Amino acid sequence: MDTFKKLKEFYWTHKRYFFISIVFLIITTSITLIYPIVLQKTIDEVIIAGSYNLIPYLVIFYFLLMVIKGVTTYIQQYNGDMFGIIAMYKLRKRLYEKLQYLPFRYYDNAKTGDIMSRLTADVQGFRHFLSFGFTEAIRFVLFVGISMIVMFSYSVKLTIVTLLALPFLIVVVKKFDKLVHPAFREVRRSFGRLNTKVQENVSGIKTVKSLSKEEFEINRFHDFNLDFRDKNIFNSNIWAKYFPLMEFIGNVCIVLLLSYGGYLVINNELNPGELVAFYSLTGYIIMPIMNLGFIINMFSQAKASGERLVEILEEPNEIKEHNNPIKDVEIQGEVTFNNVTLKYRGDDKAALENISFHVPKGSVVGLIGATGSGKTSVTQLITRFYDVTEGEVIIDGRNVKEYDLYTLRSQIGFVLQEPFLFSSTIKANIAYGNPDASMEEIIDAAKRADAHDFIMELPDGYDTLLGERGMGLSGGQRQRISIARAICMNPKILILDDATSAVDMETEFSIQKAMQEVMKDRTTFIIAHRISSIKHADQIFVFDEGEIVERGIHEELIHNGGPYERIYNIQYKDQIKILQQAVNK
Ligand SMILES: Nc1ncnc2c1ncn2[C@@H]1O[C@H](COP(=O)(O)OP(=O)(O)OP(=O)(O)O)[C@@H](O)[C@H]1O
Repeated sequence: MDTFKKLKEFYWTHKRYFFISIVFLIITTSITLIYPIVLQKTIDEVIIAGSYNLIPYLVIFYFLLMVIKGVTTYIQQYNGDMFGIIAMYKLRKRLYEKLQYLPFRYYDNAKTGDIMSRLTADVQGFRHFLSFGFTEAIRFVLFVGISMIVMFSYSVKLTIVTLLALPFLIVVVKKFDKLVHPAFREVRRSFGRLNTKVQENVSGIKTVKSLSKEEFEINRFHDFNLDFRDKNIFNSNIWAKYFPLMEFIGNVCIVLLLSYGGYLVINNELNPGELVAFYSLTGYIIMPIMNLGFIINMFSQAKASGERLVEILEEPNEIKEHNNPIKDVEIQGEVTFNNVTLKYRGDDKAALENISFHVPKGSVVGLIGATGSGKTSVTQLITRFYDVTEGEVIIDGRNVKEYDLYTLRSQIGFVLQEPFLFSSTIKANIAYGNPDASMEEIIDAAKRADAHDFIMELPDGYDTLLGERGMGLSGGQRQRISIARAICMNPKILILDDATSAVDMETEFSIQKAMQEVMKDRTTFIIAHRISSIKHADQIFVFDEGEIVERGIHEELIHNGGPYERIYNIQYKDQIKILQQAVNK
């Protein structure tokens, strides 16, 4: 119940639909329950009594009842559906918003397939209960309750005899529910695994093909598919066994009713019409009891789904906005790190250990060092993708935590090693960070990123549609579009994280030349493995295991006898000699 309480704001704010649906449900159910009574009156008081002149009136009354029932059913279903659909819309909206603002730390461990299924199947499961579960539960109480009252009013003895088999039906329904619920859960889980498999396969299709693992993947998928099939067969078996049994018990009730009821009619203790009404009313009790499993199932599924939705909604966001953040200021780009330590998780080894540096505005910094030495981590602290564990990151004399997140991030341009392009036009991809950019600005950004020429060669130029993950473009072309995207934002701080690693030396050179101009008046952090990318930087930091082990400018560092000189030698000077020494070691 706690889950329903936590999600109350999504459905209870429009409870009007719920109440309208309930009122009309009561009317619809009452009309349904009037049918057997009308039938009884028709047989006993019209046909047997020979009052045939009443038949036309009864026909009209019946017809009107049906019309009213049609209208009330429509109103009830419409409002019940609206109750669930609006809640689903609001829930999905809030979940999506929450996902947009969840910190990087959440995505470090999150699985795409799992998030997708929460936003689709779980929201749907919850909605189903709101739309149908509630009303079905109320319908159950009304049908069973009112039918019993009417039946008892006709004949207490016949009611008791007819419902003798009912306890058996309840036992079977309970057993069925106990088996079918976990079986159904297994089907859902297996389906989730199947989905994740397909999603992972499509995402990694290049790796699969390049390693010729198609056959292996087909076999692996076969296992998941087989599992899904088996879980479904198991589920169907339960249905196949229990449903006829439930129906059999229901039919036993009918046999008891007809034999004992017939006996009562023969002895004039019951009217024929009452027996016919009894027959219908018994059905109104048996069917809802057989359906009880569905209602319980729907409830437990909604509860399980609701829990998974609450998990996302309550996920803490440790990147907190300042109480009174600095907004709408133009960042100048002076960056200072004071004794910064970063641990990604509490018990992890520090990714950055006591880092301090000062970068004047408009200058260029090169970050170099082995993989995993902490270069990217430095830049992620500037944008507050993560917060420092110790120390402080200062921009223009103010701690980054004092800035409004939007103000901060909208003035920092990022070009990542593996750029992500959305499946829309090239134009929209370049203008993604600055949707107000004019066509001239977009073209200018593309020209500076050395992308304009190849874009013009594409069939639709800037209007060319890109596939998922920008398929159809080479790595270097995608990279240039992402550089153009960063330029289009006109950021005060530009971060190039291994941005030219996917392009050949010649393209790198031409991009670098273009970047010289782009970097003017912007503080630029260049993370690179190639010395050629950073040798013109105003400062170079050499990282090793989370610490800055060397700093200076290129000309100094190549004679420093440290790691930078070693990298330089490998890349430029005694390349063959050093590599041979390394191999012989
Ligand atoms: N999101 C994360 N969660 C946990 N640990 C992380 C995370 N990101 C990075 N690390 C760890 O922090 C350390 C520094 O990583 P970082 O990405 O900053 O290195 P890098 O120098 O940029 O490496 P590369 O040159 O390979 O990009 C590594 O040990 C890495 O495993």
